[in-house]
Amino acid sequence: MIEVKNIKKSFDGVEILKGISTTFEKGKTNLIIGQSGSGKTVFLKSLLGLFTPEEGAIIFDGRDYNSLSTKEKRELRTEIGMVFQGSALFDSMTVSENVMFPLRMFANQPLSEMQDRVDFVLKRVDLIDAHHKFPAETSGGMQKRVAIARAIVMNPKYLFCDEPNSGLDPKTAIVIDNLIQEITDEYNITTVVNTHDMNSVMEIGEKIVFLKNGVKAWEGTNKEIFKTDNKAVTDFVYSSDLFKKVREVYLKELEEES
Ligand SMILES: Nc1ncnc2c1ncn2[C@@H]1O[C@H](COP(=O)(O)OP(=O)(O)OP(=O)(O)O)[C@@H](O)[C@H]1O
Repeated sequence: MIEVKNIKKSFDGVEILKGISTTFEKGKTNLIIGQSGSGKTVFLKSLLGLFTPEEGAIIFDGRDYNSLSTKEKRELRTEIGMVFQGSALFDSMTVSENVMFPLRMFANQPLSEMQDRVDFVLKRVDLIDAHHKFPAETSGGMQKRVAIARAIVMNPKYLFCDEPNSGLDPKTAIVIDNLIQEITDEYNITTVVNTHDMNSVMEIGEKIVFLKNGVKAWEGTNKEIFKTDNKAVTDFVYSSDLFKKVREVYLKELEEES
């Protein structure tokens, strides 16, 4: 579980995160949504320790990040898997080598053990047959799966994904969403995903935090987001006619069930 308590972050005197508090539970897919510029990336980078908030606390299963020693912070970082926007694979390395990279950096294991672990995670994301390929020889969806395999190879407690669906067609986006949710559930990971994808919100949003102008404007589940009257949320999520329609159908079904 990650507890976020009143974090504030400014750049050049401009407050970007204006005191955000929330909780991300273990085994759940937590989504951060909000308009462009609302502070999602700054928030995710603050969770990752890439930005240092001026105020507030981020507590990883009882460990307050600010109170940790440098060694403890380093250890905590090895418990975090990250799927970067655009996958961020090393072009000169094969799929297998990309996935093994964190193990080589941090794991201190014999090569055979590392190779077994790489094969295990590549099988899990259904890419074992592509182990010898270079990123340029794979599709965008495969590259995301490699990035997910690399993010989980160290058996992380926490998984952060920045726009994992960007650049993917809708069908592949669903495959990636489902993979993230299955992995989160199977390995009991605390997962936080930054997304623009309303389909993800509705399909895998076990908890959704909606940011507006650096403030948490709403939080709830994907079921609750259909029912909320919060204007900031409805203006953002149901800005398209398609999603308005989806919402109407869902609410009608609920009414008929009750
Ligand atoms: N390193 C930085 N230095 C100064 N300002 C920054 C920095 N990073 C982000 N900002 C500012 O913080 C604000 C929020 O940016 P952020 O990237 O978090 O938005 P976002 O919600 O992730 O947007 P998008 O959906 O477009 O990625 C923006 O006004 C941005 O210019």
